[in-house]
Amino acid sequence: MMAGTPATPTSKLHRTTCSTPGGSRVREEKILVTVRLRPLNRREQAMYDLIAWDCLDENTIVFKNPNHERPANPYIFDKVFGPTCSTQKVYEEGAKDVALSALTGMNATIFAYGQTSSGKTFTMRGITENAVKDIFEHIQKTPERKFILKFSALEIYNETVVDLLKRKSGPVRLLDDAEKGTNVDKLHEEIIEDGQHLKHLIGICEAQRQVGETALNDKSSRSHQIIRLTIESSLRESSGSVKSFGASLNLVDLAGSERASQTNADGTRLKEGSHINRSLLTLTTVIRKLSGGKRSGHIPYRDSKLTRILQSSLGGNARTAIICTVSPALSHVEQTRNTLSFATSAKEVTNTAKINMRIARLEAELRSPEPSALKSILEEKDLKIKQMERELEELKRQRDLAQSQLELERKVNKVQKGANQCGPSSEVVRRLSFPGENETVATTPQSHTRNAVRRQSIMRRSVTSTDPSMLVNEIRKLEQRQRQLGDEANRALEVLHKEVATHRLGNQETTETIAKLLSEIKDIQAVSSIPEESMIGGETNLKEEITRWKSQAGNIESLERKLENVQKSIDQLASAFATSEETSECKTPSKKKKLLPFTLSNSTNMQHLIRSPCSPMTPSRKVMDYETENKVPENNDAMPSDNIAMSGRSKSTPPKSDENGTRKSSKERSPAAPQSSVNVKKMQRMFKNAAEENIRSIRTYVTELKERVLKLQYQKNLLLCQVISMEEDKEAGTDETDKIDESIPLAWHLTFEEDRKEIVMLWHLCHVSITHRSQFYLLFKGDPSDQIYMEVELRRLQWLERHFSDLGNASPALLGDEPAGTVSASIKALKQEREYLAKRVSSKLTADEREMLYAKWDIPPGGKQRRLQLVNKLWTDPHNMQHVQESAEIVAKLVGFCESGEPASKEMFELNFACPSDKKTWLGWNLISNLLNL
Ligand SMILES: Nc1ncnc2c1ncn2[C@@H]1O[C@H](COP(=O)(O)OP(=O)(O)OP(=O)(O)O)[C@@H](O)[C@H]1O
Repeated sequence: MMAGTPATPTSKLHRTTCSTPGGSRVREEKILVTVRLRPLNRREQAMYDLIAWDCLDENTIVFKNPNHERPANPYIFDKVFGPTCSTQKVYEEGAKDVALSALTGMNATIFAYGQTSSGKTFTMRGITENAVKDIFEHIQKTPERKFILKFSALEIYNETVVDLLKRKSGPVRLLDDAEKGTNVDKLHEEIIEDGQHLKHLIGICEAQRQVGETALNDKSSRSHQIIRLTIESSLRESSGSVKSFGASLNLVDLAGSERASQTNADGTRLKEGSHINRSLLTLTTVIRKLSGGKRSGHIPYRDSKLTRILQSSLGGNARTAIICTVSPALSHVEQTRNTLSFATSAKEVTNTAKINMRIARLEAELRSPEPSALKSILEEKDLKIKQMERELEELKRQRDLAQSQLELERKVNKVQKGANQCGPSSEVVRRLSFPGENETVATTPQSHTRNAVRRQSIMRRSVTSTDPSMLVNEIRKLEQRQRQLGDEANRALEVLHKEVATHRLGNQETTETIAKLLSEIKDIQAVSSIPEESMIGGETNLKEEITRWKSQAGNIESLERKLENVQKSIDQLASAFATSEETSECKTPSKKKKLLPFTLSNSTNMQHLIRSPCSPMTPSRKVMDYETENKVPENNDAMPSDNIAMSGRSKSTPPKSDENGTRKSSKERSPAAPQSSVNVKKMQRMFKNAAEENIRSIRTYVTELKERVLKLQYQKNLLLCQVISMEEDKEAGTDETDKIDESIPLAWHLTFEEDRKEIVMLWHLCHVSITHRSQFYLLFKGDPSDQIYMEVELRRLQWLERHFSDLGNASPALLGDEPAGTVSASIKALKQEREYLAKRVSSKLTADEREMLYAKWDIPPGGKQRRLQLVNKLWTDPHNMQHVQESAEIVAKLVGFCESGEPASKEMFELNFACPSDKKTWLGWNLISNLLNL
């Protein structure tokens, strides 16, 4: 048994921390090695596996010898984390110090090593999340330094290195550099704008990474993943000792070592497994040799791509922390021992990390100025000056913009003040705001102002419509809509009333619910009918209109409340029905019929209800189903309608006379019974289905009514704000009002452009369907009536972005096995959509059009999959509005929006104000995709 040697942080080697002549500081230290023991997983628990390991203290783990013959030797590490330990603690004590050295110019690497399913990915996700948070906090707290963060990521899959940000560009090569070691050729690097951007990139890598199911792990990582953050920082002001650092932080999630016998691997998985094991074996050999302390001997870094890339982190210029993850299960004891043995070797490896001071090179060059070096320094300075000039320009532009926005806000505030006094009730505001809407989403002052301006854009819209007669017209239109809604509701409620009234009495509870429902329906009929004469005023007197309208305000709110009550009663009825059905299962068929809440007698009414103009059911097919389902078969002698009557009314209805008028007892009729009882059962099933379906359709209908009432409510309130601010302005009649009128059309136009840009950016960040983007983009071009659609789209997207970032923030443990699943699902869906659109390139574009587009979009002739290449380039640059416009036009052609010649309806972009987070899973923009059969 290999026993570990004590290696607490204090005993850790800090042999020298000295300054080199060039000014770089050197830190020689051993690799920080920790062990994390996870809890038994579901699989292990199901197999009644035993816990084979004990964490004796914060540094010691020991095998629990089941035979208790003799105590096993303990393994001692820098830290040992038990099964209940949080990832936060693992980060604080096992990675933070090393990770943050990248901020001070020292390369750092954190990696997780362990057998498959031991928790490497689980741990590295949390480590990355925490490190990112701390890095941004540090940057914020260090304003005297300027930081540039770059992100790149790769995976090594079956010994092939792939760029995770540019998977499409194929395998990347490794280049050897005498000074810097192994470099990954042309690895795509993105400059990080902020924490959200970084999370977004990490999400992309997760979605792109090779993952597969094995017998030990449903989501086993089949590749080694390296996320690299390059951090450059320099002092903002020149001082005596100008320092410029540059270092990388590597976050490495290795694939897990595995045994084919345990993972039941074959085919692809077996091949992956053997590559994984081979590269891990090289890693183990490198570590073992390094731990021997003889650096002079041959270290086989070059035997695998993993060790080539990580060379500087293994005994080189980097601070390194290794978190070894292990399973506690007895069935994995051998694998756990291997991991602990690897960990024991690793803690003996010494690294020599240096602070990478960029300026040191410059200073050296200045001390011995060669003409060429001097020239390059001057060029660099020139570039810097130009860049600063550009920044200055940009700052000036931003200042001007902020000033004009401030001016605008000042003017708009006045309008808003009036609107706030008599504006939407707090109840309405509550309903219309998404949760967390008031939280600051964007943190820059500019975006903050932009958001504020956007929130006021609805108000502004009111000020642009200065013609009172137009406003009165708008009020009338809405009232008309409200009246229609009331009429529709009344018609349907009448049907519903009849439906419920014809019900044959069931148990006590059902009877009571039905009576309550009937009275509720009556109640609604009273409030929802708005007398026509009160709707149409003669003169266009705004004040009168408002007073009249305000007096009606209660109507719609109470309609909504009452609809809610009806819905509750229906639900109650449905559950009572279900219970009575269950309890009657064992009773005679005749009793069963009695409990049905709706009878067949009303099938015509049901059709009426289903066909009502705002019913959510699709018209013809559903009605047909009802017709056939509910009809008594005509030519079936074995199942006369009497049988139904008999089964349904045996207690309450006297037996029917025969042809001669004589009454027959059930006994007399018994010869037909055996055959008919089968049919009776069948009929009862049909009744049951029909009744259930009826309840469902009524419930759906009521839900829809509620939604429509809500929308109407919203529109009414918008208009009310408009009218009120209009009136106020008129009363004030000051010069200021005139000034507002002059400036607003321009502001509205600007707001639209701003909103549109933000929507385009959010589409990009949230991986929204490009068909949806194209249709929306082409449909909403800045007409004032587009404002409400823009507002809704923005809200949805802002919610979605927050939702995605919340997923990113949430602890994976809270989310189960699939953190950030939705982000990856969106990326995957988008990928599939692009593939689908690529298939349409040949049929929807002529050969000439295709060639023209290939030339324009830089698709090389003779290249592979040119159609897909083209589609993959669409909607990829949210900053370039020309690119956006052209992308939308191409997608429109591929999907065929423009074929019918009719412009698409704006209504298809539903104005749904329901909060997306209320729904369990929000299906995003399914509506559009469905329409296009995507
Ligand atoms: N410390 C822990 N606490 C709770 N659950 C954990 C812990 N560690 C891992 N798990 C769970 O165990 C499962 C396997 O973890 P994970 O995928 O991280 O293993 P892995 O070592 O990366 O596997 P592979 O090498 O096959 O990719 C996951 O469902 C994960 O949520």
